[in-house]
Amino acid sequence: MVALDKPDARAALLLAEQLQGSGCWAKVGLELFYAAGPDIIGELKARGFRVFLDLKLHDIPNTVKGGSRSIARLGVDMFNVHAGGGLAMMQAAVQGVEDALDAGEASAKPLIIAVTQLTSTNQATLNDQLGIPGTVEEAVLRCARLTKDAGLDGVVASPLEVGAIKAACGSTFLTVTPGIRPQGADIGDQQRITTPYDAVQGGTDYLVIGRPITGAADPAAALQTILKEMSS
Ligand SMILES: O=c1ccn([C@@H]2O[C@H](COP(=O)(O)O)[C@@H](O)[C@H]2O)c(=O)[nH]1
Repeated sequence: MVALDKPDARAALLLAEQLQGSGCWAKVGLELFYAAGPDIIGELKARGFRVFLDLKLHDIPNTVKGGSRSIARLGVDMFNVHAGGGLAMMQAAVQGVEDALDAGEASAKPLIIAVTQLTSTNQATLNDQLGIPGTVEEAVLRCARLTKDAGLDGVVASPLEVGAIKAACGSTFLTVTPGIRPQGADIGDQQRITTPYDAVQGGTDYLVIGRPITGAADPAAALQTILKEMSS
C-alpha cells in the first residue's frame, strides 16, 4: 500500500499514475482527503487502485457509526478507526457499514481495521506521556484483542508486532503495517520499524509505505526495488 500523502488531488493523481499497473493499493490519509475531498476515492478507483481510506476515526460511537456509513458509500476497500475509542465505538463502525449495505447505499463491505498504537509511538511516549503502563507490545496486543472482539477484520501495528498479534488473534486476523524502511532510508518520525524484507518474513498481510516511495526521484522505480526486496 502506497501512502499518497500529497497536498492536493493533482499531485496525488500524478503520483498514482506513475504507480499504475504495479498492483499496489492507494492509501488516502488526512492530508490528501482534507484537501481533495471524497472525489479522490472515485478518481483512484477509476485508475484501477484498491483504496485504503486512512482517516483513523476516533469519536463517540454514534458519530463513528454515521461516519462509517458515509465512508462505506464511497466504495473504499478498507478504512480504519482507533482501537483506543473502545469496544462500543468499534462495534458502531461495523454497524454503520451494515446500515449502508442494508440500505443499498454500498455494494460491497469494506475491510474495517483499527490502529493499535501508532508506529510513531515508542516506550517512552506510551509510559511517560500517555501514562499507559507496560510494554508497547502489551498495549498493542490489548488493542488487537479488543478489535477482534468488536468484530473488525484486523489491525494497524508495527511489523515488529505481527507474530504476537497473529498468535493472539489468529492467522486470518489482518495486519496492516506502516513503519517500513528499506536499509539506509531516512526513518523520520517512525519509531517501530523494519525493512520490507523483514516485514514480509514476519508475516504481515499489507505493508504501508509512504516517503521511501513518494519522496524518491523516481517513485515507480523505488516501488519496484522494494517489491524485489520483499520477494527475495
Ligand atoms: O500507526 C500508523 C498508522 C498510520 N500510519 C500512516 O502510514 C503512512 C506511513 O508513511 P511513511 O512516509 O512511510 O512513514 C503515513 O501515511 C501514516 O499516516 C503510520 O505511519 N503509522
